[in-house]
Amino acid sequence: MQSYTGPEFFKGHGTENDFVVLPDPRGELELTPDRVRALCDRRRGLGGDGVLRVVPTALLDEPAPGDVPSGAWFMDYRNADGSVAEMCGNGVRVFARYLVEAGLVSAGEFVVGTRAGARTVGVGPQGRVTVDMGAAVVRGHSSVTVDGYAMSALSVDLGNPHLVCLTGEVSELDLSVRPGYDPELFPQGVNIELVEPLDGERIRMRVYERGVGETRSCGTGTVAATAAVVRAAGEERGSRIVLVPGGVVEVEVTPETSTLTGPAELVAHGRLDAAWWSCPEGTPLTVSGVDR
Ligand SMILES: N[C@@H](CCC[C@H](N)C(=O)O)C(=O)O
Repeated sequence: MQSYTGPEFFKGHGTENDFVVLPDPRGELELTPDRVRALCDRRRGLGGDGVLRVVPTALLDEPAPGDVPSGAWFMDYRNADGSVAEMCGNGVRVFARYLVEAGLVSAGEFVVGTRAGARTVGVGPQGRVTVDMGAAVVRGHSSVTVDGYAMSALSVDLGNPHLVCLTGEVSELDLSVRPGYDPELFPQGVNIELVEPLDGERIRMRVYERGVGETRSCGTGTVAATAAVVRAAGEERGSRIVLVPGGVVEVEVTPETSTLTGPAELVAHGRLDAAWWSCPEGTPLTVSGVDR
């Protein structure tokens, strides 16, 4: 008989960028790449674009950035392929929603720790969450190859790396294969956004995420895309509504910082099979207790 007494999990998404949330209040979960891949596997696991481990900064097993208060909750983010990333804009909104729903913080404004530094989040009514994402730093120009087409791209840093291509109709391009990019400039990989300006207020975006593949949304990507579009318009500040396959978010950029606002949903809660969690890699993941 299996015992579903392993780690607790939640499942959530922000504009269909979906995550497994693993509460780890005592800092004792060993999140190996194999476990991350199994959790994110859409057939043998729970399925997700990434994992969000919820751990007190004081119990983190790596040095936290200097601006993260030791009393803050830290978002230990992993991509679906098991790799570690610095920041996740949709993930941090889901993370914040979890903290409020679990009663770990009060709704309103609070700080979350990430590998990109401290991020102030505001959880409002109906699950809308705003995050101060910090400055979108433009690093220069590069190029990518998407679906056989060479395109110029703007390198934008949101704590994690992005290459933004301003282009025409984005829906026709094939993103099932990783776009080509300069590996010398991005030895750790890069997230690639295809962006179609629709009018002065709205842009459409698709994304190929480092460590995942094409996803339905990418919060840091929407900020990078807005920064690129605002810059292309010859402005240094501006806001855009960003249409992604999984929904809509709002972004504002200034020279000093940027904000991302959008939905964050929690859809399930349960416990992993304890035997799976402690057993050798390769054993199929089983779950139970999905109650919502
Ligand atoms: N989906 C995220 C970005 C997640 C990390 C990214 N794949 C990377 O490796 O940098 C977002 O919403 O920002």
